[in-house]
Amino acid sequence: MTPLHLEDYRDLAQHQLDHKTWDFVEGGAGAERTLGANRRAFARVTLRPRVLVDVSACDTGTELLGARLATPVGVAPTAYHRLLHPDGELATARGAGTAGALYVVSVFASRTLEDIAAEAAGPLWLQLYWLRRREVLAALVDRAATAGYRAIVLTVDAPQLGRRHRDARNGFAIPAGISAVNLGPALMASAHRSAAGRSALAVHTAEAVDPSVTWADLAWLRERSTLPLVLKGILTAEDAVLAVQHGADAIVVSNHGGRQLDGAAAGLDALAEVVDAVGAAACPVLFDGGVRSGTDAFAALALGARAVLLGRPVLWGLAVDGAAGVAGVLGLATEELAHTMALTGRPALSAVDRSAVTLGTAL
Ligand SMILES: Cc1cc2nc3c(=O)[nH]c(=O)nc-3n(C[C@H](O)[C@H](O)[C@H](O)COP(=O)(O)O)c2cc1C
Ligand SMILES: O=C(O)C(=O)c1ccccc1
Repeated sequence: MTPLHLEDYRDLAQHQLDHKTWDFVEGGAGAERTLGANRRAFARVTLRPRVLVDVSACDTGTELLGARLATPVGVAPTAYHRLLHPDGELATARGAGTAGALYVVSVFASRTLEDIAAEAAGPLWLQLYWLRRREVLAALVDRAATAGYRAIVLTVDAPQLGRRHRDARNGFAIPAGISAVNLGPALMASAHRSAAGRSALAVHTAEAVDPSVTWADLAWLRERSTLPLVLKGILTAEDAVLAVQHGADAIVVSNHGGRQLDGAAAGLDALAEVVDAVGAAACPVLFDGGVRSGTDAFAALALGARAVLLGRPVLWGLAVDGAAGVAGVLGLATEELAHTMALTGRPALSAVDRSAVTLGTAL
């Protein structure tokens, strides 16, 4: 089957993966209300097409923190890509490069930062959780700069891991032979320890991540590195303002794919509030959560996002066909975006503004 839309990759991926890995990828926190809300929010967007505009060339190109991108659709940070494909993050980097897309590498990557950078043709950013062991955190920041990563993305919505019932029921743990190689083996033992009724990742995160971090600590990170600092997991105007005051160079509006606080707003519903609070020109706002088509990407861009990131769809592509699958997912979403730009009469991303959408009742 040739995938015609991203959900085709989902169906193909499900057949490739064992049910525990599938549940880990697909699942959300709690009753998965927020997970569902992320998708439902997109169903409430209707498009306002303009006609008789020259759309013979629709340009999806953009610039973000000084890097040129062929597409505003990028790769969200997700952990342990070797769960999906033996090449893991090396394949993801190749696929993102083919698409000309941004790739945000997770600190829980299962390949080294340096090996991933060696495969990358496009810009890489490194996502970090604030680790209890500051010397490990500091070393990661230094390694990222040396390896050519262009920004640090600090994920701020996970002082504890969300309560993921599927993983707890499955006693989910990371298989021996796959590990977060950038952290060092000492930090991995608990992630491999399967136990009935609980997620090894929840235990591992509690051990590894410092939940006491506050806005005041960001100064330390800023001093450690000259790389731009991006905060991922902001959902309110209040925190968006604090992010800018504390020197964030960009923000990712995200509820972590519904995997953290169940009951949090759909990302799309928080987007306009955050964009209005920061003034998008001064601080670019990225978006993730529930983007499953180029039309969804268009909606988020119209509401003020400068780029959108795909989490699960990239993992589906990776499971289905490695680098080619990742390139396929990003390419398909970008083609759909260009098509939506053509049929709405907006041939450049600068013309994709709030006049292009209405947020109303579900179609
Ligand atoms: C399997 C999986 C692992 C993830 N790992 C991380 C991670 O290591 N760091 C992080 O900041 N976000 C992580 N996320 C969240 C994503 O970056 C992103 O916010 C979310 O997946 C976007 O929603 P979507 O999957 O609906 O596109 C993960 C998500 C999934 C599905
Ligand atoms: O961030 C996540 O959503 C996630 O699934 C994860 C995976 C490994 C370690 C920490 C979090």
